Amino acid sequence: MRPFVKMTGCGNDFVVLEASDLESLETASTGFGVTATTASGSGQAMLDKTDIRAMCDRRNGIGCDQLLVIAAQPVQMDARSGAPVAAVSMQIYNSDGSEALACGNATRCVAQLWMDRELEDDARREQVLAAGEQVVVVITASRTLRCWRALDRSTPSKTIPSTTIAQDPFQNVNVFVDMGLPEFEWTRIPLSRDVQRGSALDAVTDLGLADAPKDVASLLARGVAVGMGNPHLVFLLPSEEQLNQIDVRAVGSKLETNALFPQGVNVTFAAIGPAATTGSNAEASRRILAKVWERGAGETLACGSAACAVIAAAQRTGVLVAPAATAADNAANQSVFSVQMPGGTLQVGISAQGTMVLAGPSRVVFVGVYSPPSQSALTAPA
Ligand SMILES: N[C@@H](CCC[C@H](N)C(=O)O)C(=O)O
Repeated sequence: MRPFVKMTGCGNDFVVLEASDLESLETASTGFGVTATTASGSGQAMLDKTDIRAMCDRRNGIGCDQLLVIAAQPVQMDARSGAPVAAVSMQIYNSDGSEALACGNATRCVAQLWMDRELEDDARREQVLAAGEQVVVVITASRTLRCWRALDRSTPSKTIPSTTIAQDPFQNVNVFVDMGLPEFEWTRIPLSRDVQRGSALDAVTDLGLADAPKDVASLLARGVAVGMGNPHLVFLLPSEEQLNQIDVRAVGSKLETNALFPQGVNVTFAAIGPAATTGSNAEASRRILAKVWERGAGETLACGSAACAVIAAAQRTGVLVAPAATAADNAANQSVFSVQMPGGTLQVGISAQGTMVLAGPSRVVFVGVYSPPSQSALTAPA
């Protein structure tokens, strides 16, 4: 039997498991009264693909786009404030059982879970409230991500009985995640060859889209490959009408395994409307809509790393001109864009260092205990 927390970030949904519930692990004190799991013992060997798929299954399992295995890690020094902050590792598995190296919405959800849990400790809670900001580091296989939220004594709090796994005293308080720099260098995305010499790649020659129906091929003539810790391919379209002409499943599933992407790719179609003609924030007022076909999970209601990839691609190709941030990495002072996805709106800012900062709603949906099917049920024909 496995305890789990079900979370959602704009309809991109996750099952969160604790590594410590999956096996007995080598442990150490983190310094905040919680137990840390060594990086090598963070859940990887404990779940196989069949097991992951079964839990992610929406009919016979719990159902989710990604399954996450988290483990407390030793306290880190915050690069910005120099203060000690809690750290948690997160392994990400797509619903098809494949491992992913990054997930923006999962990072937001896990950071929120960890922050809420940290506040259960009265002494720590006092420290956080005095600082006015709560910081947690989420360590994924590809990047170490700083996550933060503003909290003070006036923040509305909610009391949930402490017997539940997930206390959620500050539900709906946005967590910001610094997702890091977007990568355009072909070996780092990665691509199988160097085709993106300018800012974009040619879909017909580089992706073999020549066979696609003419109207689709002309809409998808140029794509932008972006690494956000995971690989993304973004198509920027001028209008919502054109976005609606795209069969996300048909095109996305075809491109997901395109040979140009040796590790597969997440495919996003985004419509960026015209800028307002007046106002100091004309660029940020542009309506940005996006639909995503996720590698290993299919069409999802939202994808955080894809939202970052859209803004990075639009900036790279000159479609969006983001004004420089006015203060180093302060969320309130960044150029912030709203990316509307079918499940909700994500905010993407560009920090003074050029990193992508992601924010948006996230919440615990329920907590539960999963009972795995017997071996024979797992192998029985459908
Ligand atoms: N939903 C995620 C991305 C999940 C991983 C992706 N499917 C991959 O395989 O890279 C997000 O919010 O970023």
